[in-house]
Amino acid sequence: MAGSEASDDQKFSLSEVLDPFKLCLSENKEVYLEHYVAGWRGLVKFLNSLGSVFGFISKDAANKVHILVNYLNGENASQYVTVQSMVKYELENELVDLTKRGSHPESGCRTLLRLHRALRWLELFLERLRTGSEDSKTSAMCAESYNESLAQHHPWVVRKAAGMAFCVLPGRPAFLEVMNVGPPEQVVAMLGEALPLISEVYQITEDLYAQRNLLDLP
Ligand SMILES: CCCCCCCCCCCCC/C=C/[C@@H](O)[C@H](COP(=O)(O)O)NC(=O)CCCCCCCCCCCCCCC
Repeated sequence: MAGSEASDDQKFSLSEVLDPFKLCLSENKEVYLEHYVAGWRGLVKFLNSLGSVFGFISKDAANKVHILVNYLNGENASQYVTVQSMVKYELENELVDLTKRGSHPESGCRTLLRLHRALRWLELFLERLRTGSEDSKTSAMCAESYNESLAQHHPWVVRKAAGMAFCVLPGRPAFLEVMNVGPPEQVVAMLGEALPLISEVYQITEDLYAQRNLLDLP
């Protein structure tokens, strides 16, 4: 029916996140910003489909995606093709606040760093989701992954709010279902295929930021 096809269009599917991350790496292992941002768009869409409790999280992520999209489409677009070229360009042109917030509060480098830290959370969480049993709690998986990664960069009040949002996450079977891939085994297979690529994108970005001393950008 036309009606149900239309609503299918709006439905999130896990491949909207995983496909862009699969396309992220160039032949010489640079990270394409366009695909990175597309992966994040998918994540924001997924988060929105989980309900308004997650609104404060998805708004922040959407905001950061928006900042990066503006660079991708802006007058210096050619400098923003890969994360590597962005870092080089912004550093060489002193477009990054390095020690305290100043005249460049929305640099590509600091904005991407926030998403990069959240990508580590995603990696940890999806790995738990992939290997968990049917009755394992997504809220616990989510909280553990958060505590091991992003939480270290968040003040108490954000950690508290995040912890409350985790409590309303659906159980693992329902969670896999909203990913709209098919039976659980298929979701698990898809995650198994995509996770190494997400890890690689994460690690390459992490190494780049570490080399350039950018891991603590304000
Ligand atoms: C599935 C459940 C989703 C739970 C999400 C877990 C992450 C919790 C993050 C809580 C962030 C709270 C919002 C505020 C953040 C900002 O303070 C903070 C710092 O920014 P600033 O330096 O500009 O001030 N921002 C950030 O750290 C960026 C956070 C971005 C979080 C994005 C989370 C996306 C989660 C996507 C869920 C997808 C699930 C898997 C589906 C395939």
